[in-house]
Amino acid sequence: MFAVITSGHALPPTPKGSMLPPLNPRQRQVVDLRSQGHVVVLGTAGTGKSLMAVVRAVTLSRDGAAMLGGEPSPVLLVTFANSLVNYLDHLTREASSRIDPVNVTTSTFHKAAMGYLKARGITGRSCDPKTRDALIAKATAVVSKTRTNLSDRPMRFFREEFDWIGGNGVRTLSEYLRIERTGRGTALGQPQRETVWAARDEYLRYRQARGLDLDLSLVGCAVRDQLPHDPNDRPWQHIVIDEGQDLQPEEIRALVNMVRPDGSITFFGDYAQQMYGSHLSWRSCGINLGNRRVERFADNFRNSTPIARLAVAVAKHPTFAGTEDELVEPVEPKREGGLPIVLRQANFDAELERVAKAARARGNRESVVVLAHTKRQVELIKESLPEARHLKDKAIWTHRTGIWCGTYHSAKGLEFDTVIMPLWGEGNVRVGVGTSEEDELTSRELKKLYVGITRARTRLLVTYSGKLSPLFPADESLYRRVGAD
Ligand SMILES: Nc1ncnc2c1ncn2[C@@H]1O[C@H](COP(=O)(O)OP(=O)(O)OP(=O)(O)O)[C@@H](O)[C@H]1O
Repeated sequence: MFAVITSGHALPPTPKGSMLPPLNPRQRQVVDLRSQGHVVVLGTAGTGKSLMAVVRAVTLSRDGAAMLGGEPSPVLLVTFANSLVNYLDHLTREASSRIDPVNVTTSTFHKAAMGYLKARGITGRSCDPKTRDALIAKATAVVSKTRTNLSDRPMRFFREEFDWIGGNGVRTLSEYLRIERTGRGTALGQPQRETVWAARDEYLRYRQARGLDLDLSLVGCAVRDQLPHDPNDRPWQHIVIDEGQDLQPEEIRALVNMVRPDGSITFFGDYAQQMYGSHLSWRSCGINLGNRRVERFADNFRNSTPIARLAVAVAKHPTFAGTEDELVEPVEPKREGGLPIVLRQANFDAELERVAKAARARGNRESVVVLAHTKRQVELIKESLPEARHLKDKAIWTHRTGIWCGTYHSAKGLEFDTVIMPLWGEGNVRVGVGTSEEDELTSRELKKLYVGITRARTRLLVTYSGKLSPLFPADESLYRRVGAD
């Protein structure tokens, strides 16, 4: 048995220009929790989860050196999106340059999992998203000829259902028929589930026929299926997960099984920001806390008071209520700042022109991001703002000023002085009320809105043409409206 070691010493004083402020005592306490046993940390936006994740990863690695005869422990710091990996990597380099050598790898789940599978000799080709959509469309068209109970559903419905099946590690039809399907208002009945399964079988056949062995939603399953046959030591002593709410349960289960028996998982998440597969909880992912409690953080260090207030109003929408058990009530920060501006423009082109002007006005003094709903919109924004860097660019965190653009998904976990959110007219935001699919859509758009708003430190500009999306809080004292509908 290893001795239990707590680190007890902080990083050296913060140098000028550092992106790693000193932790407060409560954050320090969590970072220094004993290295044995799992930890779950839930916190609202801007409460320092990424900061704690980085410091915990380097601390766990460094502490391992004391136990493993000078060798730092291998630690994986893992999250969902590439852009956040770049940011965490930057912070990790800074943190590790200030203390003894550490062995921390930052990665997306997908990359870490594919690396593991490759090391196990599984070198098959993955199916890219475009090919996957085409094969799913073909499979559903074929199945709908004989089974008509879901023939009115778009390809997207099947793709999401397949993702859910893979992401939850459902391996057989009988399991699928029995399982409670979270995240869907009305459960699918048995005949409909049988149709989904038939379409999935068809899709898997097409994929196999193309010589493609894996797709994104099945990587977690593939890793879990491999682990029992792997005679080698598990690759990681500890795994720290940031933005864990966006990993699928099967992916987290795979991570839980990838740490050594005397290692640990530390899970950081915020269910109000869950953009993929809503209503999934860490509780169903094999993270056993034993006697440990869930650590909760509510003090927001990022947003000014008016920005945080608007975000809190968005989070009051009933769509956030279903996961109450997992949500932390935010505490309003006391940080000055102007009211968010909501600006109406005549049309799409006028919006883009205004956005470019606003971004240029601030981009040479501070960090500015323009967020888009889709990749296509990112391209259009880049046309009117060619100097904007894409959030996926690797080197972005060496710059403190400048203009970035990307989708809401790629902005997750990041922060900027000014956030600009164009295209919030009702024509650009998909909302529906009534069917469970429509409710799910509304929920996703609201979470996007919440994530976008909470990326802003001091300034927020929202633009729209036509009518403002009804998802926007009705209380107009929360923002300054320029131009009426
Ligand atoms: N104790 C602290 N003192 C000063 N600043 C802090 C402290 N903790 C965090 N911060 C700063 O607050 C900001 C938000 O931190 P961080 O990105 O880690 O939050 P988060 O909880 O991961 O946010 P989100 O979930 O919204 O991405 C960062 O600029 C971070 O440096």
